[in-house]
Amino acid sequence: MNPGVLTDEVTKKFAEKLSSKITDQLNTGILILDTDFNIVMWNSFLEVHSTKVSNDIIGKNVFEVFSELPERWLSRKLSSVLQLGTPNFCSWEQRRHLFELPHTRPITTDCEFMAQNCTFLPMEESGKIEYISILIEDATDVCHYQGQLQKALDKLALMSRIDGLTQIYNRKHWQESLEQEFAKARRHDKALSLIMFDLDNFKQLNDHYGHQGGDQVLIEISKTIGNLLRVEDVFGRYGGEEFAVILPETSILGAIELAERICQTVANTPIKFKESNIIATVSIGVAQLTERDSHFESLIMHADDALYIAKNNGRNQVCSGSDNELLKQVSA
Ligand SMILES: Nc1nc2c(ncn2[C@@H]2O[C@H](COP(=O)(O)OP(=O)(O)OP(=O)(O)O)[C@@H](O)[C@H]2O)c(=O)[nH]1
Repeated sequence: MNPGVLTDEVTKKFAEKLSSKITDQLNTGILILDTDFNIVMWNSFLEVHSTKVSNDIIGKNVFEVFSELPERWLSRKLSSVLQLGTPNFCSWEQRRHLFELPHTRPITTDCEFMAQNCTFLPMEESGKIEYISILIEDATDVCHYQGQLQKALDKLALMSRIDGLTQIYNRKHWQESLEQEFAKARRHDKALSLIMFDLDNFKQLNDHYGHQGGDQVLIEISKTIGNLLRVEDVFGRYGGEEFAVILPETSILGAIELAERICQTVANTPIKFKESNIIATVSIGVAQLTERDSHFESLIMHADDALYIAKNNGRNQVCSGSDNELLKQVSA
C-alpha cells in the first residue's frame, strides 16, 4: 500500500473525528437537511435544548417531526437557498424563534422560547447543492436586554409627557396635542373645542389644609374629571391649579354640556384628607375654534377669557361665548 494514501486516509479520519467532536461541543445548534427537508444531522446542542434525540429523528421529514415550524415560510426560504445557492439569514427580530426550544432564563424574561438567530447555508456535494445547514444561535440574552431597554425607553417617553403629581399630561405634551388637533380640525374642517378650568380660592384651601391637602385635591380632581372624558379627549395640567381639556370633533354645545358636568361633579365630590372632607369648586371657560382663529393659541386665549369671566361672575360656574362677546364683557 502506498504510504502517502495511508497518511491521507488517517488524516481524513482524524479530521472527521475532530470536526464531529467540535460540532458536538459547539454552543450553536446545527441542523442539516437534504433537498426533501429530511433531517441528516441534529447536533448535541439541539439534543440538549430539545426533547428530540438525534437517533430518533434522523431520516425523518423536519416538518413531520416539528409541527410548530412555519411550514410555508420555511419551505420557501429553504427552496430559495437551494435554488440560488446563496446563504440566507433570519434574525430573532424578524422571527423570534424557529424551533420551540426552552431557554435558560425562565423567570427573568418575557421570551416564552429561546430567541434564535438562524443562518441557512447551502452545502455542495460533487458540484451540486445536496444539503442545507441551519445554524441556530441562542439570542435570548440579547432579546431580553433589548426588551428591558425598550421598556425603559417607553417609560421615559411616558414620563416626559406626564405631570408627576396628577399623572395627567403635562403642559408641554398637552400643548403639542392641541397644535396637532388644531391642524387636524383645519384640514378636515371639523369642530374643535377647549375647556379650561381653575380651582377656586385654592390659595385659601392651601392655607387651611396645608400644601399636602392642596396636592391631594389636585390628585383627586384629576382622577374624577379623567373619568368623565372620552378616550379622544386630551386632559392636561396647564399650570399650578389650572387644567385644560381638548375636545376633538366637539361643538361648543357639547363642550358646555361636559363643562357643566365637570363643574357639578367637582362641587359634589368631597375629597378625603386626614379627618376632613374637602369641598373644592372650579371655574370653567369654554371656547370653540372659529374661522378667524389662525393659530391654536387663540383658542387658549378665548377659553382663558371665558374662564376670567366665570371667576369674575362669582366662581363655581361655566362661561363661554364668541370672542367678540367675551371681549366686550372682559373690557366692560
Ligand atoms: N398644593 C399645591 N398648591 C399649588 C400647586 N400649584 C399652585 N398652587 C397654589 O395655588 C394657589 C393659586 O392661588 P391664586 O392664583 O391666588 O388663585 P386662587 O387662590 O385659586 O384664587 P382664584 O383663582 O381667583 O379663585 C397658590 O397658592 C399656589 O401656591 C401645587 O402643585 N400644589
